Amino acid sequence: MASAPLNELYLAALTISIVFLTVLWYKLTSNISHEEESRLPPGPRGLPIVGFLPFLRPNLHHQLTELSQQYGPIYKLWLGSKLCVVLNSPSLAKEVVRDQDTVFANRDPPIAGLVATYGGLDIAFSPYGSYWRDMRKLFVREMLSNRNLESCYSLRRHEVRKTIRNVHTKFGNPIDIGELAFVTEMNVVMSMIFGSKFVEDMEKHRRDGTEFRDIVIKFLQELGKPNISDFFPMLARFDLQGIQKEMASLLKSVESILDPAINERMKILSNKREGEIQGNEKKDFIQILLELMEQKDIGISVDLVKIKAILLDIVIGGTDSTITTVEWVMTELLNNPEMMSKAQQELKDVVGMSNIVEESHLPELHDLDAVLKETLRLHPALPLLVPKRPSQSAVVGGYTIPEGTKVFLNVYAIHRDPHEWESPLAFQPERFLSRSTNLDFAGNNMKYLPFGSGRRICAGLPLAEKMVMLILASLLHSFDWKLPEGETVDLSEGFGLVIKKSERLFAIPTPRLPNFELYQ
Ligand code: HEM
Repeated sequence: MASAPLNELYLAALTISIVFLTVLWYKLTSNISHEEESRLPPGPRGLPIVGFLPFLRPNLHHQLTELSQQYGPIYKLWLGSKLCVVLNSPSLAKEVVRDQDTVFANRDPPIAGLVATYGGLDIAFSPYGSYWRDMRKLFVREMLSNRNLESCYSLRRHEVRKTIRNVHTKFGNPIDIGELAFVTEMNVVMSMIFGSKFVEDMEKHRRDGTEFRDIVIKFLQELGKPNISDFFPMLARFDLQGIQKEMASLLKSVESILDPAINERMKILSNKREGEIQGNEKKDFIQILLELMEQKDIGISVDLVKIKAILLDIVIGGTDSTITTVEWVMTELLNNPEMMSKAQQELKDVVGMSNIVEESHLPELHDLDAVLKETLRLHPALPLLVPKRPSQSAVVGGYTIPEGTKVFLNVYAIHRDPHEWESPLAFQPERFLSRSTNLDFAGNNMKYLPFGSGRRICAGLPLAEKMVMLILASLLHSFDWKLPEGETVDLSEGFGLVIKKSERLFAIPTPRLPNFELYQ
C-alpha cells in the first residue's frame, strides 16, 4: 500500500517528462513561427509526437477524402514532425497551380524517392529551379517533340501489333489485362529508348517485359510505403524500416538492365563518328541523350547518371500509370457493356472491319476518348498528384501554409465532388462529349486534373495519351471481351502511389475481325 503514492509520483513525473519532451521536440524540429501556427488550417488533433500517423489507413486517398467532409476543403495533419496540408476543391487548386504556381511547383519527395533517383536528379522529384527546367525542356522538346513522336510511331505500331498477334493465339482463354498492357507498354518504351533490336534481343534471351514487372511493382510499393524517415527526418539515417536499403537494391536491379544497354549504345555511337550520323536519321531516346551529353555548348550539362534518372521516370513512372489506366478502362467497359458496344461501333465506323487501327484514327474516336476521360476522372492514376512543398510561406484559402509543408492536391476528392459533378460516382462518359466544356487533359479546368496542372503537369502527356488510346483501340477493335464464367467486375482499389486495382483483371477475348490476316 505504501508504494501507491510512489507509483503515482512516478506516473506524474513520467507524464511531465513526456509533455516536456514533446514540447521540446516540436520546438527543435519545427521552423513554424508562433504567428504562422495560429493561422494554420483546421484539422484532426492526433497524438503528441506521432500526430495523426497511428490513424493512417492504407488507402490514403480515401481517408483524405473522408477527412475533407469533416474538416472542409483545406485542412492540416501532423504526420510525426511533418506538417501536411490537403487541398480538396477546384478553387484551392487554382490558387496553387495558377495564382502561386512558382511557389508550389516545388516538390516534397519521399526519402525512398531520392534514393531511387540519385538524389532527385530525375524530372518528377527534382526541386523547382534551373536543373528541373533544363531537364524538363530536354525531355519535352528533344525526346517527346511531335516530330520525334511521329518518327517513332512505327515502333509503337510494331509492339501493339505483336500484342494483338499474341492475344489471338490465346483467344477463348482468360488473359491478365494488366500483364498484357505491361508487356506492350514496356516493349514500346524500351524500343523507343533503345531501339527495336534491344527488345528483340531481350525477348530472345527470354528477358521480356515480365522480368521487369516485379521490379517496377516493388519499386512503386516501396515508394508508396509510409516511411518513418519521412515523418521524423532526424531518424532518417537509421532507416528503421529498411526502405532506403531496399530501394537502393531495387535501383541496382534496374541498373543491371539499363547499364549494359547504355554501354552498348555508347560503343556503337563512338564507332559511328560524326560524319556518319545523318541529320535525318531516326534517333531513339538514348541516342538523343548520348549525343546531348557530348555537346558542350548547349547550356545543359548531361551526364550518365542524369540520363539514367530521366529514363527511370519514363520506364518506372510513365509505364505504371499508363498500364494502370488501361486496366481501369477495360474494367469499366466490362462493367458497362453498352459503353463497350458503343466504343466498338465507333471503331467499326472510323477504322472499318477490314483495317487495323492506326494512330491517325485516334483523333476521330470521340466515344473512346470520353471513356478514357471518364475512367481517369473516377480512377486518376495519381490521386494526390506528386506532393508539393512551397518554396516559401504562402496563404491559400485564407490560411497560412508554411514553407516546407507537404501539400497534397486531392484530385480524387475533386473528381468525385457532388458540387462539381452530377452523379459523381456513376460511370457516364457522355459528360465528356459536350464541346462546351474544357474538360481535357491540359489542366485548364480545375475540376478535372488527371495529369496535374501548371508547371509540373505530366511531362509525358503527349506520349501517354497516344499510347493508352492506341492500345485500347487496338484491343477493342480486334476482339470482343467478356469476363470468365461466373466472375463479376471488381472495382476495389489497392494501396500505393498509383491507384492500382486490388484484384487483377482477367478477360476472355474473341476475334472480331473477319479477316485472319489482320491478326498476323
Ligand atoms: C495515363 C498515363 C499517365 C498519367 C495518368 C500520368 C499522370 C501524371 C501526374 C498526375 C503527374 C504529376 C503532376 C503534378 O504533380 O501536377 C505526372 C508527372 C510526370 N509524368 Fe506522368 N502520367 C502518365 C504517363 C506518363 C508517361 C508515359 C511519362 C513518360 C514518358 C510520364 C512522365 C512524367 C514526368 C516526367 C512527370 C514529372 C513532371 C514534373 O515534375 O515536371 N507520365 N504524371
